[in-house]
Amino acid sequence: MIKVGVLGARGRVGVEVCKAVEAASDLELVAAIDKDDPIEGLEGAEVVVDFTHPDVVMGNLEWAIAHGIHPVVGTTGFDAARLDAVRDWLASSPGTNCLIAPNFGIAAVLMMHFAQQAARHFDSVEIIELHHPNKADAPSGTARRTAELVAEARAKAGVGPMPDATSAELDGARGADVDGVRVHAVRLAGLIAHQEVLLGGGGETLTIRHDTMDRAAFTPGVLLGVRRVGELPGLTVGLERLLDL
Ligand SMILES: NC(=O)C1=CN([C@@H]2O[C@H](COP(=O)(O)OP(=O)(O)OC[C@H]3O[C@@H](n4cnc5c(N)ncnc54)[C@H](OP(=O)(O)O)[C@@H]3O)[C@@H](O)[C@H]2O)C=CC1
Ligand SMILES: O=C(O)C1=N[C@H](C(=O)O)C[C@H](O)C1
Repeated sequence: MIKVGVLGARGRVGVEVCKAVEAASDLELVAAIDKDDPIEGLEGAEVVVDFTHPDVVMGNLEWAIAHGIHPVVGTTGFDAARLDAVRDWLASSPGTNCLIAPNFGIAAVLMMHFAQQAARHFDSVEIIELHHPNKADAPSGTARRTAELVAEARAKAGVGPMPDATSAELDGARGADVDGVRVHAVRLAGLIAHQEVLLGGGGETLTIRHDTMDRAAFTPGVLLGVRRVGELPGLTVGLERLLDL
């Protein structure tokens, strides 16, 4: 049995994670912690799952890693500086590992992977992410990561900059620039989490679309991370490593 703690246990995703852990015969839910509960309640956990908020996740990770608990992190808002800080904490706590994935949905990970594969074959790539209006960060962690993977694939293949003649622009009209890839964020009541990667060139376009219909979709990926994080040395970013992609 792996002893699991959940941070953000009463949140939209945390509730689903707690249910999934309780239903798994090889996992034991030893702590379900939310805002204002003492983090010390995690003592005794081997793995902690974090679905909280970009403003608090770094404090949670510093505490968990210092206490030798492997974090599996869904909370978004990670940039290179934050990842470096996590690497430093892990270096001071040998034997403790951490998995951070911007999206634990298997179909979402495949969407990112397909976008990365397709990116070098087209002149242009843009990303539109669409989420519920309670989301704190924009663009989404998934969109940022997709843009990074697309940019990396194009740079590796020696593909030049994308065509764009825009010379007069209302602020924000062309979206955010993530490593040269334009990312547009929509916040709309009624949505959960959705993304389109638009690729175009040579008289044709390809659209890769992913839709999350239910937050339970994140739990198989989270449980996979919980079961495997102990054997992944140091920091792992993205679930793709665990899916043999
Ligand atoms: N990687 C992935 O696959 C996915 C990632 N996410 C990300 O996960 C995060 C959470 O999303 P979501 O569940 O929708 O958000 P919610 O706001 O529904 O849930 C977050 C929960 O964490 C609580 N919380 C706040 N601070 C702390 C703290 N210090 N310790 C413990 N709990 C705390 C919140 O309490 P309160 O409401 O009182 O502040 C809330 O109950 C976001 O960053 C989101 O982008 C979401 C879906 C999938
Ligand atoms: O906040 C959300 O809801 C989600 N956040 C993650 C992100 O920022 O990519 C994953 C998914 O899109 C849902």
